[in-house]
Amino acid sequence: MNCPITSRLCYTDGTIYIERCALRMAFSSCTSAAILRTSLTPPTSLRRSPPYTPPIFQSLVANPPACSLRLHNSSRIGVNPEEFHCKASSSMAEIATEKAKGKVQVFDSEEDLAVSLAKHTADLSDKFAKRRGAFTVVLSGGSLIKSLRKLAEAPYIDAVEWLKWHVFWVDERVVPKDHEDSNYKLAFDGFLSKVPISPGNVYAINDALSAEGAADDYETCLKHLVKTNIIDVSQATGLPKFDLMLLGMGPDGHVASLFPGHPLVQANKQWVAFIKDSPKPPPERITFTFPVINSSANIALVVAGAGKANVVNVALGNGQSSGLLPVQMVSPEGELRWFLDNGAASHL
Ligand SMILES: O=C(O)[C@H](O)[C@@H](O)[C@H](O)[C@H](O)COP(=O)(O)O
Repeated sequence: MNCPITSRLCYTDGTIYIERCALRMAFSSCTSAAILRTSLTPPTSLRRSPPYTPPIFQSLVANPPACSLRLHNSSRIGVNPEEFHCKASSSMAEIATEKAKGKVQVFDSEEDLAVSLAKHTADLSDKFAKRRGAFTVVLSGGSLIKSLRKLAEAPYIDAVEWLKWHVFWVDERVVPKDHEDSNYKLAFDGFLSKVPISPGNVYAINDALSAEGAADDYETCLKHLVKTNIIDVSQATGLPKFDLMLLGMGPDGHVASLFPGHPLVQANKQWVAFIKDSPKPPPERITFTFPVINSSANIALVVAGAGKANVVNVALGNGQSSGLLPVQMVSPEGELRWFLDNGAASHL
């Protein structure tokens, strides 16, 4: 029996049901298919985990800036005629760093950051949709989703080939999809519901499974999509090579659900791992491991707010920490680009 990984949608009374084949089974058979029901109508009583207060990195040392700042108007970026044209009204500073640290852009405000992030994402969507007929995008949770809001506005809402998009999560909390802590729900409410992406191309975790089961299931899903050429594969590592991975960063330097000092940071056997003791609530999550993250064609690290300035200075400036932070391990096969606002860059 043919068992496509893409979901089937049924619209009934304003509720969308997503039916997805259970991904742990062999793809040649659908007999044990589990039906996941995703109600897009939030329930009346929603639970939320207590806010996350990361450990303060007292060992972070603030040093004077080591980087040279070059100010120019952001409308100069993207001179490739194939790229979307979007005028940004304010200035943006580009920081020169070692090549391995990536391209660093600092914006006057989070608003300007969001404008530039939309343009960058739309440019890559255009490039990969033309080149591969698909654009694979990986989302994080947190404030990143809000920073994607400009994609749901003109010109991108009409210009982007949304039907080519395939959306994944670099990490997800193991909670029902309609739970306030769900990264799926966050992305759906704040972004995915506002753009015409095919719901069948949105790869949420199976929230009926345990953390271990959900990680295993998600990895099986990725393997199938690599096999069917939806997800590209890295020639260097043989691992999935996502077209764009959009990462946020916590104030302790974590990315995805890879936390400082946690053994999962070193995980290299599995593509998708589970964690049951996440220091940031909720404790149970699944996460891509670094080998997969770093096989990406493009990574955008999106960081806003002065609360993250110390860690940004560790990653990009002269700040120091007692150990290597997860954010310092982000090193994609392709391009790494930082999107910072003034607050996040204030110690550089
Ligand atoms: O599910 C999660 O918790 C996230 O994926 C996590 O890695 C997030 O991206 C960072 O904690 C940054 O979050 P903020 O931007 O909200 O600080």
